Amino acid sequence: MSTIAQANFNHKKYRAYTPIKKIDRRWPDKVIDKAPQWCSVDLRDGNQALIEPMNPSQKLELFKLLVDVGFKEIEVGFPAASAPDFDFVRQLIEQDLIPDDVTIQVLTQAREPLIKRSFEALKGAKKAIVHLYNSTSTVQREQVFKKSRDEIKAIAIQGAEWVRDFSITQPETQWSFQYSPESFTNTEMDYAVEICDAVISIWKPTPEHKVIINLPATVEASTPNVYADQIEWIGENISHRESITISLHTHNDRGCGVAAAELGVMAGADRIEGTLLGNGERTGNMDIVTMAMNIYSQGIDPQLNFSDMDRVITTVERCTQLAVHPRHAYAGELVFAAFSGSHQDAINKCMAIDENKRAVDPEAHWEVAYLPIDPRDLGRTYQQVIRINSQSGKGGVAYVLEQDYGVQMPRWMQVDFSPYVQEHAENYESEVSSATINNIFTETYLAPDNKVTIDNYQLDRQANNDRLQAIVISNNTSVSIDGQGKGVLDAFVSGLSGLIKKEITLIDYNEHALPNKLGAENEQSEAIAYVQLSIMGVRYCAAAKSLDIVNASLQAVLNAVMRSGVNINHHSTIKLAAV
Ligand SMILES: CC(=O)SCCNC(=O)CCNC(=O)[C@H](O)C(C)(C)COP(=O)(O)OP(=O)(O)OC[C@H]1O[C@@H](n2cnc3c(N)ncnc32)[C@H](O)[C@@H]1OP(=O)(O)O
Ligand SMILES: CC(C)C(=O)C(=O)O
Repeated sequence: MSTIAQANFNHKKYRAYTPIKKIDRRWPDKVIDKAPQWCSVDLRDGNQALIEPMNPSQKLELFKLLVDVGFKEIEVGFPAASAPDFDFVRQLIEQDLIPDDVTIQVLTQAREPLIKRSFEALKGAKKAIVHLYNSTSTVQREQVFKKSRDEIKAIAIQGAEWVRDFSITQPETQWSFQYSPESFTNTEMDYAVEICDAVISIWKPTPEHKVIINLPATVEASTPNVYADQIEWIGENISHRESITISLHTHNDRGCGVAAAELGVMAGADRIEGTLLGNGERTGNMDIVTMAMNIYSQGIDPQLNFSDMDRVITTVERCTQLAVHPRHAYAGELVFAAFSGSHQDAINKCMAIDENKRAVDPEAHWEVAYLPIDPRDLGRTYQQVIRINSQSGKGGVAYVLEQDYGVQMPRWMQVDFSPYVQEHAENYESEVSSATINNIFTETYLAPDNKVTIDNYQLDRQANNDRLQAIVISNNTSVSIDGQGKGVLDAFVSGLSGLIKKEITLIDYNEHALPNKLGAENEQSEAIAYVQLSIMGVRYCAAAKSLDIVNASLQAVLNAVMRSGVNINHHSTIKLAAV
């Protein structure tokens, strides 16, 4: 039993939505195999939900974005409602800002002065969709309009007649008509069909010149499967289906606006209305970015191009003054970021395979764990994918160092290094930037305390036995090291071992060239060497960089010895002159 007071939180106030009884549903077996006809309602439904509706320059900026991403139908406003909306439609037409393949749409109530004003706004448009609506739900009929079913139907019929009649007076425009039984999902289905049929009988569509019947989930009231049943049922029962474009307009009150639209398309809808990133009344309209990208991720052309997602985000944010959530599907700053170690590890491994596959076949199928699509498709970089905090593991840390600094730590060193980054993340309770990771790497392996440096060395190569004589500088003192072994490192390790009188074994060794610094293509590149030594049974890793690979290797060995805490001067048998 909850200890929170129950005063207003009482579910008994609500009743369950009654689904339609449909036992012959076919939509669950369908898949979406092509993009629907898209219509953006950002400039109308999105705009009418803003604290501060868009000003003309914001509307124009958003209109241009909508055109650029590929919308062919754009609801540009409710011109009879306000001067800014009216003026914006006029501006688009008078300044010839509407591309020939784009049709603008305006919304109007079924009231003669508003319809008249809407046609005035559209004067001179090459083509336009006039979108007529009236509310049809029981609540609206009974409580808002206080009218019977027949009286509400009469409003729609009258509205349709006015739209038809005004259109005849402006024959220079190629007209299309759209009707929405607003609050459709709270309307009895037989009545929704009855009222749509009445409007259709006035507009007399043909297969060549269709009418759009838009079926809004004005307020989302049920699970998406129920909406899909309703759409399939309407498709089966509406008159002149072949002359009708069935359009959906879902909202997100239950958080399923996209899902409802998707199932609705499976149920036979042809067209989708929505907004970029889901702005709109209350919890918003369905998000066209998400639905289009869902389609894209199935290998289907969504007919909208979101490759410059950052432009979409910044434009929408600027125009709506609403921030995009960092976890917004496909668009948010964090949606391709992986902080957790096992995710990073899997992404790293899959991306390496993907890179090889793609070198052979640029259209190879994307199969990367945790990344439903390639972030680069939306203009995101791999750097934004792997981010480090206390949840991260060795793979992620290694990935960041490699991407940003060209450091390709061998696996044994990744294992050794990861706890240092982890400790930092835990101490600072924050994300660790790649610069900080590089600093930790440098301090830990490249520049240990009491740094001892190679001054010079001389190598005498014999068949199976090298002799190495090196001078190292420690605490301003030169120390001589002399050793023999199979190869340079073996000889150096044996010399050092003799000097400090401790058993040293070389466990692991790796080296590679580092990439040149940006803009320094002609310079000789540095090498980096990584070593793991066992000193009296305890393992120490270290690394070193140098233009000379032998120097880098010897220095890496010295750094590892220094990390063990040995003071080389104390063991020096031959102290040369102080330098
Ligand atoms: C779900 C949706 O998003 S629908 C679109 C909603 N968008 C908007 O409303 C934004 C723009 N609207 C407006 O600015 C205003 O509503 C205007 C300018 C269009 C009209 O304003 P007003 O005339 O002052 O009245 P208001 O909006 O309050 O209208 C309500 C009246 O219109 C009637 N009405 C409402 N919708 C419709 C409709 N679709 N068709 C016919 N009559 C309607 C109501 O019954 C009410 O009538 P009453 O005055 O006799 O009671
Ligand atoms: C006018 C209609 C389509 C609408 O905006 C809604 O029902 O949400």
